[in-house]
Amino acid sequence: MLLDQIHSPSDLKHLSVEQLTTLSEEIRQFLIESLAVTGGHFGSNLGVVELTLALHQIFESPKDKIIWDVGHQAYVHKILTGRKHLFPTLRKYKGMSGFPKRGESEHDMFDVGHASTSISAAVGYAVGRDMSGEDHKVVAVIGDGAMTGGMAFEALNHAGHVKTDMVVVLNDNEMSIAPNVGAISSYLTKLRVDPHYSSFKKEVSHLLHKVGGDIGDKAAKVLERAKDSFKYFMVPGILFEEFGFTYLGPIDGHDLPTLLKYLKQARNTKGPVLLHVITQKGKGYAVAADAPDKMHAVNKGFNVQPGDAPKVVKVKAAPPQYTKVFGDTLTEMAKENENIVAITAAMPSGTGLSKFADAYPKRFYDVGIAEQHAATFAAGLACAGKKPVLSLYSTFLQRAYDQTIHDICIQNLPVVFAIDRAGLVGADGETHQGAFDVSYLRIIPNMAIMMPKDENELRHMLHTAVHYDKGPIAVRYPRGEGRGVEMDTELKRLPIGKSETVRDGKDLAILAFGPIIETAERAAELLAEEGIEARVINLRFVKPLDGEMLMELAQQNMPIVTLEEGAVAGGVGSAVLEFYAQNRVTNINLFPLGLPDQFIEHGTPEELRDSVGLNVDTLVEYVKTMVPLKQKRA
Ligand SMILES: Cc1ncc(C[n+]2csc(CCOP(=O)(O)OP(=O)(O)O)c2C)c(N)n1
Ligand SMILES: CC(=O)[C@@H](O)[C@H](O)COP(=O)(O)O
Ligand SMILES: [Mg+2]
Repeated sequence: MLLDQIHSPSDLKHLSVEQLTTLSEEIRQFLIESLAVTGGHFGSNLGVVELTLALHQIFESPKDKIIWDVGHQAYVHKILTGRKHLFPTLRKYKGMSGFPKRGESEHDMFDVGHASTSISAAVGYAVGRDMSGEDHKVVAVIGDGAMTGGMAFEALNHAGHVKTDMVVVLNDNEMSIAPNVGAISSYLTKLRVDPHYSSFKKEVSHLLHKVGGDIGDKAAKVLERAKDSFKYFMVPGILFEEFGFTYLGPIDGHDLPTLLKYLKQARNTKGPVLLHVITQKGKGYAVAADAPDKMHAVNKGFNVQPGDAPKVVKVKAAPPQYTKVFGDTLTEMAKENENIVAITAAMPSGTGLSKFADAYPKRFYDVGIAEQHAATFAAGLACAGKKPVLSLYSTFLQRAYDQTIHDICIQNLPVVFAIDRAGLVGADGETHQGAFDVSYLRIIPNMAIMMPKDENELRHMLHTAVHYDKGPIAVRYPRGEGRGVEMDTELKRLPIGKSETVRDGKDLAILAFGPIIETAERAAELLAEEGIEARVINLRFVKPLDGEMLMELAQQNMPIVTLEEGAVAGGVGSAVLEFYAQNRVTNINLFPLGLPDQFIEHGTPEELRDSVGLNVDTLVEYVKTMVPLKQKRA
């Protein structure tokens, strides 16, 4: 296999187009077979095989800097840069990351995971190069979905201003995770289907060269003006050219000779260049090509032949995913409440809103990868008397922090934040853990924040949130399955700021926030065997806190452990400590258990919880240091 001879990009330099073609077929087969075992991002990687081969033949990584946007499509890049042997460890604890990581390879130029950062990073690399008088190329590879992120246009604007030499490769497969949305997407479609403008440019320059001489010069000026005015009427490339970029394309992103030719041209063109490349997400694997949204990422465990539908291994009926419970409940509530408007930032299926979108297409908005706009769009809807439900992953809500403060909380607008993937998400690692939302939201005045102990309570919390009219309110819930509890049909409103005692005890109190209460309940069982009676409290709200309950614990001199799957810093533990301090309660024996002050890598959520001591054993050990062991009851 040719692929076995590739250990670094330099091994590509001497290969012919035929050999590269053979290599692309071997890489596709490798990806399909490897991801069938490990799972991971699928469609996007199948779509960039030829593009990545051509990039690494034309550019000299790591001297030349290739920066991937989002980075979920960098598996081929990892194969070509000496990491093929690591694929069995893809996204596994202490294994290879699913995204480029500077610490993982000299060929990974920028840590990514959140969309739309690559052009900014590339401008930084290019300007830094220019300031140091160095001489290498800088390339950003960005998808059409990531191109809907505002930050990408901030970077285009700046690149056109500084006019630094850099290349942006726009990988346009018409897909975000779902079909791409927005005016940018339809503009790119026009570019794809209306390429005659680029042929016009070729004819004009050919004509100018043919005429030559001073007549030629005069004619050249006239034709140049004609071309400029013509381009205002023609769509292709004008948007990028007005940003100061030379627009090349659109070209077939699976045609190696064309890719090599245009990447060489882009490399040798002065100033900022944008090469528009058309690819097919999922290329080479029929099911992924036909349903690229469904196979944006795949779970492990299907034995697959290329093109076959994966034989999904039947599992016993698992508890419903929190995400599905959210989507179903919101759809149920929308029937009675026509003010509900659901908003996603390019994650309709990931947030469970596809069902809502099908049922209420006029009350569903996918704004593209544009969380900042999504938040202020929700604020505008609230001002217009609607009940916006802004559904974002915890990690992606970080993108809309100023909008949350400035546009929603200061105006105290009744926006519902449905925060999915709150807590450890696992395989996506540092860039995706939902570790910080309690800390970054709790400090904002007017914000209320709750987390259900299980999927049934999520329904009641959503109902409570939608009927809450005192301002913004957030309900956060984790990635993955619920706890398999009985589901109420009747939705009820929970009293704001009130907790619930789920187990009595007089020796200490464990205040649990969210489904991690299961850890508290299991620890309480073990402690009871040692004569320690732990009270387990389902906190429900971190803002406002249940002050009455907290004061009661203080009056009983009860040692307290707070338990959260979020950063301890600024989280639930901090909130309770602040409460006691503000109420002049000084004799508190409190241990906050949560995520430590570090970024949490990839692995399974359970492995990660164990790695930071967020588990039953650690909880039991801490409690024993806080509560003197009683004589074991006979
Ligand atoms: C800020 C942010 N929001 C949402 C996501 C989730 N996400 C990951 S990949 C993706 C779609 C990217 O589409 P595109 O850039 O076109 O890449 P493709 O998968 O088509 O190759 C989205 C929305 C993200 N990574 N970052
Ligand atoms: C790369 C990216 O940001 C998304 O594809 C993300 O990995 C989806 O996460 P979930 O698998 O939790 O929906
Ligand atoms: Mg795309």
